[in-house]
Amino acid sequence: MVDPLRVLVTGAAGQIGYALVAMIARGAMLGPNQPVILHMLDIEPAAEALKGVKMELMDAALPLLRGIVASTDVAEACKGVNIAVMLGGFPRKEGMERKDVMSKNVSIYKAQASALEKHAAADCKVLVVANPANTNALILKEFAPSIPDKNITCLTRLDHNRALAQISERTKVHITDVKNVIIWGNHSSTQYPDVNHATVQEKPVREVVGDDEWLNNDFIATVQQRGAAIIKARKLSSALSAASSACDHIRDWVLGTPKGSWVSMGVYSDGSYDIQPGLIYSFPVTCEKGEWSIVQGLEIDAFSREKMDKTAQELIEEKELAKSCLN
Ligand SMILES: NC(=O)C1=CN([C@@H]2O[C@H](COP(=O)(O)OP(=O)(O)OC[C@H]3O[C@@H](n4cnc5c(N)ncnc54)[C@H](O)[C@@H]3O)[C@@H](O)[C@H]2O)C=CC1
Ligand SMILES: O=C([O-])CC(=O)C(=O)O
Repeated sequence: MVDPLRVLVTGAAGQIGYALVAMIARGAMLGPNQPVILHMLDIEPAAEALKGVKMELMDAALPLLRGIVASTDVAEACKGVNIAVMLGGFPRKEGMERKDVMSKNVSIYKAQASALEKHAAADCKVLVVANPANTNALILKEFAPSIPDKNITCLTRLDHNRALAQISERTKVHITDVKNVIIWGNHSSTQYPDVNHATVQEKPVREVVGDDEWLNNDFIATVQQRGAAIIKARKLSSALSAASSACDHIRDWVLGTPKGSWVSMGVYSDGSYDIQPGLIYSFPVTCEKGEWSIVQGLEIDAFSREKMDKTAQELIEEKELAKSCLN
């Protein structure tokens, strides 16, 4: 009999939360044999909605779901959690830049870091989804010093999956035939979706696509702007794709990446690829036994270098802005 894992979802009454909690409770995050206890946190104005989500989870009669903690108390919600998916925050609305929401999120992430530090399981793995995701994760890291750096990550898997989808559509192959795209940097419009090491049915993407002009321009812009395009279409930001990608992120982190392929994760930079140490930056990673490692030794051409540095620069500026919000 496998013991249940406790999975915290903050902002659980929001739109990603609504999609995500059911996915977790159906095994999409931790596999079909791993029972879970869902911890759902939201704020007081969303307490009724959170109660409604709990009622629906009960009504779904999910065999893997062994318990539900639905709370507006951050300490109660964080108690003993093994995995924490941080959706809670202030989302960007149409026409807003991520920087506009920085100061609200800095104070939220500072408080929640302290609660995780005090109440979560010692080996808790954290995924920050709420924007600005990389910098929220950095704040969380700063204020939860006892959680190992390697356990604090942010979501760029949605961008990674968007890049796979664009290549799959363009080359008319199944999504699983496209491998090893990379998202470098920030989960923002400066991110760099890189196909220089990616393959379609084992052949280099550049060879199969045969259109560098498209790959170097429209492809990159489409992936960078996909979040904004979804907002324009739905009048709401991505939710089901964000929830699905969050499951992919944790599943691969905990259960391992398939042999021969990597995924993109926002992780604490150790200086790999000359990216300033101490930023939460998206790198290509492989995962084994619950640990990620940055893929080393990839050749970086001048085109890529410039784009990788530009998105790093934005993260340095966000870090400064976040610091100024703390004062
Ligand atoms: N990294 C990524 O790939 C993506 C990130 N996002 C971001 O994810 C976040 C969540 O998005 P949605 O679910 O659409 O937003 P939403 O507004 O529907 O839900 C956010 C929830 O967080 C709650 N909340 C606010 N402050 C909180 C706090 N201090 N503690 C706990 N809960 C709190 C709100 O009451 C609300 O229920 C946003 O920041 C959004 O920008 C969205 C899509 C992709
Ligand atoms: O753009 C937004 O605010 C939502 C988001 O992060 C995305 O869809 O990538």
